[in-house]
Amino acid sequence: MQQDTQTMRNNDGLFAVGSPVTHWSVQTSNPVQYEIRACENLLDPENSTILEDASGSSGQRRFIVTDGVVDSLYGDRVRAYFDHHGVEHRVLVLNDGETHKSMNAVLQVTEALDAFGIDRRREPVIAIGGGVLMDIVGFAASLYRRSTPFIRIPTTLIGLVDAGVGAKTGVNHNGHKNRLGTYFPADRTLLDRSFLATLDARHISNGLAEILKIALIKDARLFDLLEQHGADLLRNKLQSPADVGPTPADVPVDQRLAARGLHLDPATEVVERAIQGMLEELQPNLWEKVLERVVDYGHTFSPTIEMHALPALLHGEAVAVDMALTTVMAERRGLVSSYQRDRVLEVMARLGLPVWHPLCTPEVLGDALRDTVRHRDGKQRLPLPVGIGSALFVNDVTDGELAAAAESLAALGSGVSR
Ligand SMILES: NC(=O)c1ccc[n+]([C@@H]2O[C@H](COP(=O)([O-])OP(=O)(O)OC[C@H]3O[C@@H](n4cnc5c(N)ncnc54)[C@H](O)[C@@H]3O)[C@@H](O)[C@H]2O)c1
Ligand SMILES: O=C(CO)[C@@H](O)[C@H](O)[C@H](O)[C@H](O)COP(=O)(O)O
Ligand SMILES: [Zn+2]
Repeated sequence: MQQDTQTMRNNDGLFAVGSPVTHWSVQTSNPVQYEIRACENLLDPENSTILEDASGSSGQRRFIVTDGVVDSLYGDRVRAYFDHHGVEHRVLVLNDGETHKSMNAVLQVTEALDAFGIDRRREPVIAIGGGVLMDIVGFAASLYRRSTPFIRIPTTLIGLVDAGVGAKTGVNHNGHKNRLGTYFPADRTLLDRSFLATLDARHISNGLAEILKIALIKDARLFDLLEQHGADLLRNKLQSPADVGPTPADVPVDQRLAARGLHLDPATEVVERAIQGMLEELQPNLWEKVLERVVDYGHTFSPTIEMHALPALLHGEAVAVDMALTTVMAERRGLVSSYQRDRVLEVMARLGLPVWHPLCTPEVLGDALRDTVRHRDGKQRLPLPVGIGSALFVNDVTDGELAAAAESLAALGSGVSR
C-alpha cells in the first residue's frame, strides 16, 4: 500500500485510488501473435495444413465461408477435402463482390454460425475467398461471442498480399468504405498462390496495385521488379516461374535466375517483398494508434472514388488512380522528378491499371480529403512519394493544388494507355 498517494495495489496490478475521488484503473495487455504461411496444394486431401491447429486441440467440425464464384471453382474440392478428413462441415456461400460487403453479409454469417454451432475456441471459422469475403468473415468472427478464432485462405492477389496479412476487418456502411470494422487478425493465413491461376487479368492487376503501393513508398527494388517483370507477372498470373530467361531446358531454373542476378523467381520475390514490406509497417502499429501510415498511400482519395464509382472501379483500381494523382502532386512539389513520375505512370499502365478516372473532379477530391482528415484525427497526414521507394507526410494540400494536379493528370493520363 502506498499511503502517501492513497493508492493500493493488489496482486493483479489493479489500482484503487482514495479520496477525493475513488476510482480504479485497470491495466492489462493482450499479446497478439498470428501466422502467415506460404503453402502449396492446400486443397490436396493428403495435405493436412488447413486442419492443423496452432493450439494443437483441433475440434472435429468446421464452418467454412466462401463466395459464389470461389465456390463454383473450388467448392467441390473444399467439400471433398473435409469429407476425406472425416470432418463434419458446413459451407456458407455468400454473394461475391464489393457491393455485398455489408452488415447484412456479416449477420448472414453469424446466423449461419448459430445454426451450425461450433466449439468456441477449438473450431476456427475458415474464410476462403478474396479481400471482400475475408473482411466480412473476419468482422463476423470478431463479433461472434465477442471473438471466435478464424483462418484465412486468400484466393485473390489482394487477399494474398494485403487483406489476408493484416489485422483489419470491416464492411462498407452508410455509403462509406470500411466504415464499420474491427482489428481482429486471423490466427493463421495460408497462402497458396495457385488459386490465382483462375483469376481474370483485371483482378491480377487489382492486386498488383497494392504491391505497387508498397514499392512506391518503401521498396525501390520491388518497383524495379514490377517495371521489368510486371507484364509477365500479369500474363502468368504470378504462377512461378515467370520469365526466367530463354530456355535451354537443361539449365536449371535457379541457375538461369542466378545468371540474371535473381535468387527467387520474380513472382515469388514480388509477393514476398510485398508481404514483408506490409508487415514491417503493420507490426509496430497494428492498432493504428499512429495515424501517419505510409501504407495509407493510395488510400486518401480512393475510398470516396471507389464508393462513388461502385461497382465500376475495383479497389486496387481506385488505389491506382489515387497513386497516379499523388505522384503528379509530388512531381509538382519537386519531390519526384518528371522522369520518375512518367516511369510510375508507365508501370501502372503496364500492370493494366487505370491512371485517371472522370471522378477526379475538384469537388469529389475535396470531399474525399475532408472525409480523410476526419479519419486521420483532424490532419491530412497525406503520404506523398519522395523519388521512388520513399515517402513523407504533408498537411498543407489546398483545393487549388488538388484541382491543378487533377488537371495535369487528365492531360498525362490520356497519353498513357493500358
Ligand atoms: N482488411 C484489409 O486490410 C484489406 C486490405 C486490402 C484490401 N481490403 C479489401 O479487400 C477488398 C478487395 O479484395 P479483392 O479484390 O480480393 O475482392 P473480392 O473478394 O471481391 O474478389 C474479387 C473477385 O474475384 C473472385 N474470386 C476470388 N478468388 C478467385 C479465384 N481464385 N479465381 C477466380 N475468381 C476469384 C471473387 O468472387 C470476386 O468476384 C476491398 O473491399 C478492400 O477494401 C482489405
Ligand atoms: O485497403 C486497405 C489496405 O490496402 C485497407 O486495409 C484500408 O482500407 C487502408 O489501410 C486504408 O488506408 C485505411 O482505411 P480504413 O480501413 O482505416 O478505413
Ligand atoms: Zn487497399
